[in-house]
Amino acid sequence: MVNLGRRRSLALVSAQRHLRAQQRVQTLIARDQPLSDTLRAICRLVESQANGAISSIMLCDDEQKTLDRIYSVNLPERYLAAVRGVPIGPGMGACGHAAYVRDFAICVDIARDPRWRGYRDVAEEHRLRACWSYPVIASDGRVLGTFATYYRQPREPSRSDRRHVIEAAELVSLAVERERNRRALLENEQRYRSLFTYHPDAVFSLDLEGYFVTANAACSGITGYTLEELQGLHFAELIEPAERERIEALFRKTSQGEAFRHSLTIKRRDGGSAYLDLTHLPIVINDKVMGLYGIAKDMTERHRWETELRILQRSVEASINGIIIADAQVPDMPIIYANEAFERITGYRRSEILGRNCRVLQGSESDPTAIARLRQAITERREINVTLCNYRKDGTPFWNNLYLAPVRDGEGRVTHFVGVQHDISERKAYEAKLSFHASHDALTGLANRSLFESHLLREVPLAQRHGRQLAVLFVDLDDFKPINDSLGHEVGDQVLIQVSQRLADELAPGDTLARFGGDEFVILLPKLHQEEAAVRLAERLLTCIGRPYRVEEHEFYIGASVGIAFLHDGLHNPVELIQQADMAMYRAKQRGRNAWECFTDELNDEVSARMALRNDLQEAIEAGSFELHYQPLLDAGDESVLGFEALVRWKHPVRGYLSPGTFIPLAEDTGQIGPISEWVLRQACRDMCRLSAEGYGQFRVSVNLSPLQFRRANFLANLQQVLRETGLSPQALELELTEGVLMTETATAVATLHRLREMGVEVSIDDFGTGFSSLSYLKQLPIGKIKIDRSFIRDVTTHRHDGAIVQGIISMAHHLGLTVVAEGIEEPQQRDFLAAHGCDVFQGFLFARPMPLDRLRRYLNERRPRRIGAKDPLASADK
Ligand SMILES: Nc1nc2c(ncn2[C@@H]2O[C@@H]3COP(=O)(O)O[C@H]4[C@@H](O)[C@H](n5cnc6c(=O)[nH]c(N)nc65)O[C@@H]4COP(=O)(O)O[C@H]3[C@H]2O)c(=O)[nH]1
Repeated sequence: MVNLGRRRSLALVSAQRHLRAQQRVQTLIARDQPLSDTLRAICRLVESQANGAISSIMLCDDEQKTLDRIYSVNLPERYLAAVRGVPIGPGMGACGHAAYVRDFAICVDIARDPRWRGYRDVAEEHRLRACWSYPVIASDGRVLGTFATYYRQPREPSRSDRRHVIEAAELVSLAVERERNRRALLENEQRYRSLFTYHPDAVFSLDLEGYFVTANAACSGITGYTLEELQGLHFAELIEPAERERIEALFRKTSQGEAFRHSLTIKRRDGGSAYLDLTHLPIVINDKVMGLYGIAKDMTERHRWETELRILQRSVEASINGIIIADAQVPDMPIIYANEAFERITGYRRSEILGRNCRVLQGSESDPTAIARLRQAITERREINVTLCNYRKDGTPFWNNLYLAPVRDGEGRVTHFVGVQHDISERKAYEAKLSFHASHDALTGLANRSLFESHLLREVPLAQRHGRQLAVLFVDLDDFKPINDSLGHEVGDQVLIQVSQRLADELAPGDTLARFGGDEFVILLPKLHQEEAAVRLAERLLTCIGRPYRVEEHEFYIGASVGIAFLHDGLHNPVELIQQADMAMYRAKQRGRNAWECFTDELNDEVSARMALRNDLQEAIEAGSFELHYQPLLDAGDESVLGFEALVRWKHPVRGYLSPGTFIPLAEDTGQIGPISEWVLRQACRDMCRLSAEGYGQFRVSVNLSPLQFRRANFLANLQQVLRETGLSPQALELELTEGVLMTETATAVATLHRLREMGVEVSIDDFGTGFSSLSYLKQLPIGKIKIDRSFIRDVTTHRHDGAIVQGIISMAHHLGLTVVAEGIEEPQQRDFLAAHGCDVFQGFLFARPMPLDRLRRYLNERRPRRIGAKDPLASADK
């Protein structure tokens, strides 16, 4: 009884110890203590249950091939080292076998058990005689390892022994699985943390109210807030006010379990902004949204780049220049892009041009040099600016100022070429127009002087080389100016156009017709067989110009003078031919107009002399080396002095005194008459004032007026100024005009005559009788006096006709109330005849020759001068 009671109390103690050991093991497992401690505690637990038991736990490698770890409290280290790594397989000791068969392997006597064949010695060495091993199976059925109990004597397990081993194996399974789960959890967390930490994008979480809970370093980089500052910050504080409402709505939706992806702009801590691509996703735990995850990609750069790209793309699209992009990496460089302007300029639709080479725009007129330059630049992969004639789809050409530039990739390889086309057709047309205007006459469209000269410079050497004849014809219209002045410039222009057409009709292809301005036309005949052909042409030209002209309601006739110059030896410069033709034309004009004349050496000499005289005259004008002589005009009744005619004299430094007949016509041709006339007028007025001041009395002075001077716009103003300056009374001035001036004069001229009359200035007609004016015509003009030309007076007594003419003129003039002056009276008979027929005023060598002022003073002193206001036939004859 006592033994039984003792045994029972011993059993109770053992059970309590076992229970404590079991609790200790469970505590170790629950508290996630190191696995090795837990496994050793299990070994101890089993060893405490059976006397003499030595426990060990082996665990499989990851591939479940071996049992590569072993834990034990009481097995010697050397034994553990010997069996560590035992393969899982049949006959691999108790543990290798049990793990293999997934069942108890009970080796009652190791010495005799065939499964221990490979390990028997080591077992014997450590006096291990029995071993019961049971596989440790995980909840998913995988073998995790084995639990084994050794004994130092051969021994068969009892049922409770078996249960203890199985229970221990289950505890091992629990501990290992728990350890594995813990490790897996830890690993998972690390994985997640890595994703979170190392994610280059901003990753963060918000609570359901919108406050930051976690944020990674990228978050800090993007927002500019430190991680500490982000913690507890409300997301709305980062959002631009304009975006806030939209983002809060999305936040609310995400809080309800939806995920979103969208773009937004946030405010950075430094005041800048960042453009983000943001993904919101709910944090769902146990089917409940606990917060939000956010992953934000900083797209600021990309957004800016995309914006820039979009603007660029739009600019390219909207450019008024055609823009094309060709792929440089594909043979034949096909076009891969063309903008709208390209379509507009070329007429090709994009679909028609894409995939084709730009060559399609070239055509027959495309300059091969420009194309070669273009190709060269493409081969050398460099930019180029070239102007080409390109062709539209419809075949019409256009001028393309093309700028082609290579596009390189990151490695510097040319991947594309960008071509910018500028349609400069309009500019080209304008340039062509400009160059046409630079070389053509705007009114008639004929060549101008510069083009004519360039043709001449080209043709003369050719003609010389081939021994061909060549001629230049200078055509000048006769009396074009009066038409222009009287009918207006528009009519004049029409006449010039008609003349140019008539001339052009007479010419052969290859001839050049030019207008040199005004009414001058010049013709180049570069391939002349005979000189006569040029002469015949000149005659034809005179005929065709002479045909009537009809402009608006006007109809009239014009003549022309033609000068011809032929290519000849000794020509220094081809342009001399123009001057020579001009000289010949001048000669034709002098010889009565509506005629042609050929240039000769004599003419050349004459012209040279004229040129020399002209130069001398210019020097005289500049030096003021003219003199004024005065020839008295006498009353036909008592031969008293009425006034003087002022006659200019020029003392040539070499040739001495020159007659005005020599230099006045030249001065009229060259325009030099202007300054001469002005000097004469001023000097005559001054001299008359001086004579008056000196007490000689007041005389009327007649001044010859050149047609050029009379036509000048400021003629009257000048005259008034001279009278004002010199103080001469207008009544003391008479202006002599030739008949011709009045015959061709216009309404303006008549108005000028009236103005002169109003001013009190007398006007007389010089050289009357040489022109074709009739007295009745002159009567309509405000003219008070006529001077019968010297040629009639000369023969008045010897030629019956002249006598009759003079008689008729005097009689008719008197009927019309005009005063008659006779000039050139050299003989008393002439004087008597004129006096007998009632001539009013005498002038001539018979009475006095023209004389300088000093001599005039002496002349007057010798006579009794007659004052104006006394008996004055000039005054009384005024109308
Ligand atoms: N044989 C001959 N001749 C006589 C006789 N009496 C006068 N003469 C000349 O006849 C010319 C008269 O002048 P004119 O018919 O107006 O013809 C003038 C006039 O048309 C022009 N002239 C002269 N001075 C001026 C001037 O200051 N201005 C302009 N525009 N023309 C002028 O030159 C022409 C010639 O002038 P001059 O040589 O001075 O010649 C003068 C005068 O010397 C005579 O009895 N016998």
